[in-house]
Amino acid sequence: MKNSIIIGIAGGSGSGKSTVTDELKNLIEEDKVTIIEQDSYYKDQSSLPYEQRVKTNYDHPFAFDNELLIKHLKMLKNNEPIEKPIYDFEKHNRKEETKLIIPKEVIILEGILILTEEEIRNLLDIKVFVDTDSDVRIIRRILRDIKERGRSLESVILQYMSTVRPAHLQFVEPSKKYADVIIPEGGYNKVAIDLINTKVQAFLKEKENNN
Ligand SMILES: Nc1ncnc2c1ncn2[C@@H]1O[C@H](COP(=O)(O)OP(=O)(O)O)[C@@H](O)[C@H]1O
Ligand SMILES: O=c1ccn([C@@H]2O[C@H](COP(=O)(O)O)[C@@H](O)[C@H]2O)c(=O)[nH]1
Repeated sequence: MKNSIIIGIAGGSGSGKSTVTDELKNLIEEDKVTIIEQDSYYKDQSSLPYEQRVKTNYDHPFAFDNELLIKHLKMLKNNEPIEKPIYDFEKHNRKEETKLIIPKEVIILEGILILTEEEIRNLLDIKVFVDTDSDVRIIRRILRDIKERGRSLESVILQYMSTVRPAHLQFVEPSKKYADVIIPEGGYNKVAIDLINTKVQAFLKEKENNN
């Protein structure tokens, strides 16, 4: 029997991925669940000045160090701890320090582009897509990025029009076809979150019975 299961939660920026992840995490025993954000695996850009880093297209698959993400997921599956990178959205760069992540039975991987890459998809036991209309997503993003990510209204809108929206249409939206479960409006869809949790609890029970 597997050491762990990995649940992938994809969806556009502002769709409610982190909210779904937190709601699901709260239903699982604390010592059995860990969260990996694809955002933590944005490429290290220390060699570039801030003025260049601001211009990076953070919504294109090239922006992510998926090689490291895949390596870490495989290590966690193998019961090995990892040093997860920490990302600083205000500085647009990886921090120097990392966070020790101990392998747990349930791993929730969340991120905009986790379903676009076949190698990541193949590591996922449950694939979820949080499906929220673009007008709702941009409003949520404006509020969040100004409050939590040190942005101005103008910068959020410019970034949305130049890179976020085109990459969403090109990469994120088409990846929905790979999902096992599509959650409309994300966030607080209790029925959908309970359904996923039922599958998680069945795995944990089976694992306990096998020990
Ligand atoms: N169903 C919802 N109703 C209202 N606000 C929500 C809902 N889901 C998420 N939000 C808010 O929208 C913002 C973006 O949600 P978040 O879960 O961080 O999205 P994502 O991780 O997909 O970017 C957050 O401030 C969050 O509190
Ligand atoms: O330096 C950065 C890195 C990423 N972004 C934006 O973040 C979102 C992904 O995060 P969500 O929590 O899913 O919204 C992505 O759309 C990038 O545009 C950034 O602005 N700066």
